[in-house]
Amino acid sequence: MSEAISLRNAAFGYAGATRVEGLTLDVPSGSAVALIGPNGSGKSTLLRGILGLAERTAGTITVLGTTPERARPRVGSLPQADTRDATLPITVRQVVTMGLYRSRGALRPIGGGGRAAVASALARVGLDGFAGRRFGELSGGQQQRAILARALVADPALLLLDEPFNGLDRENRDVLLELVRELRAEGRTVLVSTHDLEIAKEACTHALLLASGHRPEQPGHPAAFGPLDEALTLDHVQHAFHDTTVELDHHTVTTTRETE
Ligand SMILES: Nc1ncnc2c1ncn2[C@@H]1O[C@H](COP(=O)(O)OP(=O)(O)OP(=O)(O)O)[C@@H](O)[C@H]1O
Repeated sequence: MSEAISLRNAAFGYAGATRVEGLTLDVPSGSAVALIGPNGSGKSTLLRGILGLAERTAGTITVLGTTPERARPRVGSLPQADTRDATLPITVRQVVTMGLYRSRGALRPIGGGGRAAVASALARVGLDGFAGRRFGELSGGQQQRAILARALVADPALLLLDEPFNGLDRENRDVLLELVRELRAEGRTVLVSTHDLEIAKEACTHALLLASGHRPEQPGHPAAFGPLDEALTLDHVQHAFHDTTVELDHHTVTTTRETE
């Protein structure tokens, strides 16, 4: 299979209301795609649509050769940090083990193989020795890495990372950047939403730019998709961030409308 994800005029949204539309593209297997666009352009909604968690309101989608629902056990995801509940009294080991439930079912015992997979996922993100710690006691960057271990533990063919670099210090950012490169080198496909063009340039092969609708109630739509050099041009970035001032200062997109 040469495409990890195929979209044909696909649109996604909630309760029948489309939030991102007009998506016709093939994400090559083994590519790392930077998903870039202003707040509200539908980056998270698209990632949720690929997981089968947002509603498909038009078109078709194929993920790893099948439907999003059937593909889900082979897809690892890292949701946006603000959607997580860090107050739950659970250990880091329990958080990472949850990543195995999707492929094995919550009621089946995890077994020695599962325990080894949890240990190796934690080692991979630099959290060996943290398995017994309470998740809520970790720093933000360490929590991010634990959630990434949860996304990696079931050996996914496709990884969907929603703003994984937000709020990370330099060290955590470099660990994550290197990991994205490694995951791609292993032949996995990675989609990563980010506001940081430096990250896109350092770790990604392709870019998908989303523009928001001209009015807030209008859905977002693609402004460009392709190999990084072709898609991530100043023109395309300005189109995606259309009614805002765009600066490409130190490779970071800054717009007047951005609040984060
Ligand atoms: N669960 C939901 N139910 C209804 N509408 C939603 C839901 N989640 C997001 N939306 C709406 O969908 C639109 C797109 O939001 P989305 O979170 O996908 O954008 P985004 O590009 O990821 O933005 P950000 O950069 O702020 O994360 C917004 O108008 C948002 O209000």
